[in-house]
Amino acid sequence: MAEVIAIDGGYKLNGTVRISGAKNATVALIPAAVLSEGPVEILGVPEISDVAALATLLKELKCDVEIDGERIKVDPTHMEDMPLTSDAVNKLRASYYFMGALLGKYKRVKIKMPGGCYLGPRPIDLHLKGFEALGAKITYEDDTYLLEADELIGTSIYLDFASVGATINIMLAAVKAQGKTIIENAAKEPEIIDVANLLTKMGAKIRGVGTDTITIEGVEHLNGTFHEIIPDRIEAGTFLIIAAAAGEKVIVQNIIPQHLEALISKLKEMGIKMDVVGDSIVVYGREGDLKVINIKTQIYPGFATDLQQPLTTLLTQANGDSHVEETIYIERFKHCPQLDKMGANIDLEEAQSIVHGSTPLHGARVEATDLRCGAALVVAGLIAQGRTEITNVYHIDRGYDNIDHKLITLGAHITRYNIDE
Ligand SMILES: CC(=O)N[C@H]1[C@@H](OP(=O)(O)OP(=O)(O)OC[C@H]2O[C@@H](n3ccc(=O)[nH]c3=O)[C@H](O)[C@@H]2O)O[C@H](CO)[C@@H](O)[C@@H]1O
Ligand SMILES: C=C(OP(=O)(O)O)C(=O)O
Repeated sequence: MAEVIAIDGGYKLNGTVRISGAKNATVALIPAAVLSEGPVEILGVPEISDVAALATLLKELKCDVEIDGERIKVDPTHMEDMPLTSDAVNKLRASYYFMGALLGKYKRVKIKMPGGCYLGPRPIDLHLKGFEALGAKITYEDDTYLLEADELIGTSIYLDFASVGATINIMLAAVKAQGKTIIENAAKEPEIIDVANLLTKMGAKIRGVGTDTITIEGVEHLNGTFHEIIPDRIEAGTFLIIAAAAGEKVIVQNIIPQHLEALISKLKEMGIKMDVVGDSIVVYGREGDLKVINIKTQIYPGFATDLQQPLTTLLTQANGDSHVEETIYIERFKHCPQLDKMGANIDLEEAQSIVHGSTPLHGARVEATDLRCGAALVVAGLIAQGRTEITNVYHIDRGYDNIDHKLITLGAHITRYNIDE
């Protein structure tokens, strides 16, 4: 038996949807909390399975964890230096943030390889190089890393690529290192700033986040604090795309519009009408044909790779050939054959797709091969004729807080049930 999300397409969406806290910030904020010597309370936590997996890992570390709706309280006062080798590590990518956090706290960590979406190879060599530069010795055996240091000593670290994960992970270790660490060619994603803000409230000394040079002055003690997570720009972007594809008038609330400038420009270029009103964006349904656009994924503030897949579905409704180039994950195109099963016409080339539009879409049984492929298929199901059944929904549940409920509130026809595989 397997769970599916079933969508009966063709219903126009109207109303208001509220965006949850950012997954990619949350999954780093929770491991960051273990660096503290007192309780850390985080608000705006999305209800996603990545958070549940992190809570399991916190309990394995003997942290006290309370989750109450959108609030999590992590109390590491009585935590212990335990190995993280259970299956929960493989449930998400971000379990690797315990590497930096536990290395910072205990100067030692034993942890399995992380999981997360397969988007082609996802090495962690830059994280490891950073830890080594800080003084850690690393061994790898049976899918498990052991990182150990007598002391962490601040140093200069240049990242060959502005990796989100490596920037955060090195920051997590460096806040407890002796002396000054400088991360050059650091990533600038808003989630990194959010993590630095929490660490700063805990007593860390960090400067330059949001630029490509981050300077961290190590401290001995970090204290408990309180933090509210920024809104999820990828969930917000997904709902803007959904509204553009299937909406009449949809208001997407709790957005930081500056975080979405690249997507907003591209949607406007396609002919979608939108108004930014404070922290909300009102999207008006499409009238007539959508215009063809080209997109190229880039590090922030460029076009986000995580929105490439859902936007591809909208491109199937544009009149002509749209070119989509991936520069972050050159194999991130597994959604394309799934969309083809629904009537799309997409050609794949090295690191790019060419979407031949416009093509009407029809319901089919399709597979969410990864989280944002799942989002692309949800967009497709909402505009397809007939019923779309999406399998492997656990990928979608890793990163979208109550997506069915939010869409039903807007007027979508969605159910979940089990099917025989
Ligand atoms: C939990 C989380 O925040 N996930 C996000 C994070 O993933 P993640 O942190 O894994 O992404 P990175 O920014 O690290 O990866 C970007 C590129 O660098 C490469 N790389 C990365 C690290 C490394 O040590 N060596 C290396 O070669 C990766 O294979 C990839 O090609 O940023 C990605 C890029 O915005 C997003 O798609 C993910 O949603
Ligand atoms: C790739 C993603 O997540 P992760 O890095 O957690 O696998 C994503 O959020 O699109």
